[in-house]
Amino acid sequence: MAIMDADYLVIGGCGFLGQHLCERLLERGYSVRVFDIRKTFENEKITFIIGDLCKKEDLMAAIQGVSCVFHCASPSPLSNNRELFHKVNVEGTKLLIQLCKWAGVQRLVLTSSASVVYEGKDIKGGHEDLPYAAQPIDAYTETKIMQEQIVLAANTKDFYTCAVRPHGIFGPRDPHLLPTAVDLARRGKFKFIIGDGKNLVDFTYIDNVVHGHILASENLGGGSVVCGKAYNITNDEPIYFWTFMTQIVTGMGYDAPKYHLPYLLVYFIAVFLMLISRLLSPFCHFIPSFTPMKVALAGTHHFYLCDRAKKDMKYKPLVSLDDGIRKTIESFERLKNGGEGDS
Ligand SMILES: NC(=O)C1=CN([C@@H]2O[C@H](COP(=O)(O)OP(=O)(O)OC[C@H]3O[C@@H](n4cnc5c(N)ncnc54)[C@H](O)[C@@H]3O)[C@@H](O)[C@H]2O)C=CC1
Ligand SMILES: CC(C)=CCC[C@@H](C)[C@H]1CC[C@H]2C3=C(CC[C@]12C)[C@@]1(C)CCC(=O)C[C@@H]1CC3
Repeated sequence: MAIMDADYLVIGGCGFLGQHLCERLLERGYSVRVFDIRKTFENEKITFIIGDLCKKEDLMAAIQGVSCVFHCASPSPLSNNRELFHKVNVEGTKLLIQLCKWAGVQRLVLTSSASVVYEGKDIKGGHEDLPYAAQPIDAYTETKIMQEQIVLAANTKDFYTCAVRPHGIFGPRDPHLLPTAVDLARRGKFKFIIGDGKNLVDFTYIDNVVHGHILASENLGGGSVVCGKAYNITNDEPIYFWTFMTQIVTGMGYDAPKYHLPYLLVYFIAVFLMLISRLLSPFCHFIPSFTPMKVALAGTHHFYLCDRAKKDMKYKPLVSLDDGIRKTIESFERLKNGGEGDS
């Protein structure tokens, strides 16, 4: 059955970022098509095509008749499935590029990650020209590096690509950050601050991430400075990791962490537990609450400059960190302490 042409195809459009992106695109008068392996919402203005990014026949049904593709799909960054990360983020992205060219799609905007330059050590004011992490902190990040390299290398005079690198996205309908933090607090695992609590990091409110994506797509085109480049998109307000997390968990009705634990002690315990988890994996499946990745993110500086986006796309955050935290907490009534929600 022939489907209507669309301005945008949002791959992963049923996810946290994807759904917010679709809503904003519609508000701006664009026509939107969604391709995702699951359907999580209804909207009569959107054409949904349910399929797998890794299956050529599925993607071919979605890719024709669109001007620009947003590629937001990824397995959950908190899952632990190296094979799936590679299948979707690398092989799926290669197939997408092949079919974009086959279908005559002009523009591709990838949702990458600021973590592609992060090796678990301090990054203060990181810029986009930092080298890719030679030792990525996990398989997710390793495949996001490969994915970004593939997309930026695909930029030509006829097919324009760029990458948006958000960091620590939060907001209404976030399935990763807030629910995980609340689950830890609910299980009494949020009593300790890892390290001295003075590590500065970026958290980015979802509306600002969406804004950065739309600016990137609107500035991407023949002869544009944006072509073939990566752009950090943050709230431009680095905050102490533990100040942010304390505001979130106390806003959700749980106690603030009180005691400090040495960062290196917690990190090596996390590495030890990860090794035990791998050794036991043939016999039982257990994923430690605090993986080396989470501990590193909780105990080191990692904040980034978005000067390039300000200069090339006139980016500036639309929602402040304080307003974003307030809106987020208000939106998660069901998860508040004593609420009826599950984690
Ligand atoms: N959440 C965060 O803090 C950050 C996320 N990102 C990136 O942003 C993008 C969106 O992330 P979120 O919205 O948070 O994740 P999400 O898990 O809410 O959304 C991802 C969507 O991709 C879809 N998907 C996964 N595999 C697929 C496949 N094989 N075929 C079709 N669809 C598939 C899922 O069904 C889901 O709807 C991802 O690329 C992620 O790497 C980057 C930086 C930070
Ligand atoms: C250790 C602790 C208190 C954990 C609770 C919060 C964490 C679940 C989040 C804190 C930083 C977040 C983060 C991501 C996922 C959720 C957190 C670990 C990403 C790994 C998501 C995908 C990315 O591309 C990078 C993000 C970095 C920050």
